[in-house]
Amino acid sequence: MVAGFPEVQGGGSLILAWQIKNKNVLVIGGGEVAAGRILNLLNADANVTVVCPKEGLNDEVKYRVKQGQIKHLDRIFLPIDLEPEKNVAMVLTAIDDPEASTKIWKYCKKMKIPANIADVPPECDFYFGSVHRDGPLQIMVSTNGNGPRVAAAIRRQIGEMLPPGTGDSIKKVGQLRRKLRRVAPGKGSEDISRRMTWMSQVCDQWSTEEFNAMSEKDMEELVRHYESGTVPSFESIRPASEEDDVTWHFDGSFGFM
Ligand SMILES: C[C@@]1(CC(=O)O)C2=NC(=C\c3[nH]c(c(CCC(=O)O)c3CC(=O)O)Cc3[nH]c(c(CC(=O)O)c3CCC(=O)O)/C=C3\N/C(=C\2)[C@@H](CCC(=O)O)[C@]3(C)CC(=O)O)/[C@H]1CCC(=O)O
Ligand SMILES: NC(=O)c1ccc[n+]([C@@H]2O[C@H](COP(=O)([O-])OP(=O)(O)OC[C@H]3O[C@@H](n4cnc5c(N)ncnc54)[C@H](O)[C@@H]3O)[C@@H](O)[C@H]2O)c1
Repeated sequence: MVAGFPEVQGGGSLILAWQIKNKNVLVIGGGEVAAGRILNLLNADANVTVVCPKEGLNDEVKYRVKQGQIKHLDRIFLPIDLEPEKNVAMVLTAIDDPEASTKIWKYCKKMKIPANIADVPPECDFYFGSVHRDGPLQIMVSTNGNGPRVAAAIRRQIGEMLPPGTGDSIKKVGQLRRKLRRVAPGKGSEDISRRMTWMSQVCDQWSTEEFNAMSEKDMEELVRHYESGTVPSFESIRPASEEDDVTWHFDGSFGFM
């Protein structure tokens, strides 16, 4: 810290979560690298078209074409693929032809389309990273071009450190936030600030395990405390939940007697 402010550390990338859902992405080449890119894109709900002669498609890409997960153009890349009416939001190339790669890159720049040219870092508007995925949680590791394989190893280490059920607990937090906005729908800056303060306290106080164990009823009970501005502990709202009612009154026998 200098003068109390964070120090600038240039030379990094701007890491964002790109909302590519329902947007058109052109993947050029259909080998192993393309297969990895395509999976990343499908995980983000993009509309994917792969352009590659069919004999160049690897088994995974062939499978995705057959399943209708992606469209396929059975030929090499042509400039018409990037005409404005195609509405291409992003281009990824993964081809074994450096000359063609550079031509494609130049064309993408002319058409102002962001592109990643596998193998050629200077011809990339963005790099891929190694991603840990658990439901709504995504953690991307980038070494900024220094060591992609090291990025993958670090991603695995991080994934192993996280408590089991982390992704599910985040889903619960999402549900809780939506419920809170239904109970307290105010759009004024004071409403927003109050909602954020309360939600931050809940996130700080409750553990992954507690969020995971939270039922629909528990959530309703929890948001009831919003008005008072207090954050109850998990134990204090649990007795009101349906699940506990069931366990308390269950005598261990099954049947209709
Ligand atoms: C993370 C990951 C994501 C993904 O691709 O989805 C990714 N590369 C992965 C694997 C990998 N790539 C390579 C190897 C062989 C071993 C090695 O060379 O290290 C392995 C390891 C393997 O295959 O096991 C070869 C390679 N990669 C690049 C070059 C060009 C160069 O460096 O000049 C060369 C050839 C160099 C040469 O000619 O020798 C360049 C890039 N690769 C990047 C990303 C970007 C920087 C990310 C970062 O720095 O963090 C960047 C800059 C651009 C980009 O591609 O976006 C994915 C792991 C995913 C996972 O498993 O989780
Ligand atoms: N993550 C990374 O950055 C990374 C990792 C490993 C390899 N690479 C590099 O990425 C490139 C692709 O690797 P791969 O293993 O998938 O190769 P690959 O040989 O399996 O696939 C290349 C594909 O490109 C197709 N192709 C060639 N020219 C084309 C054109 N003009 N239009 C459309 N399709 C065309 C071929 O038919 C083939 O399907 C290679 O240059 C490789 O060195 C990058």
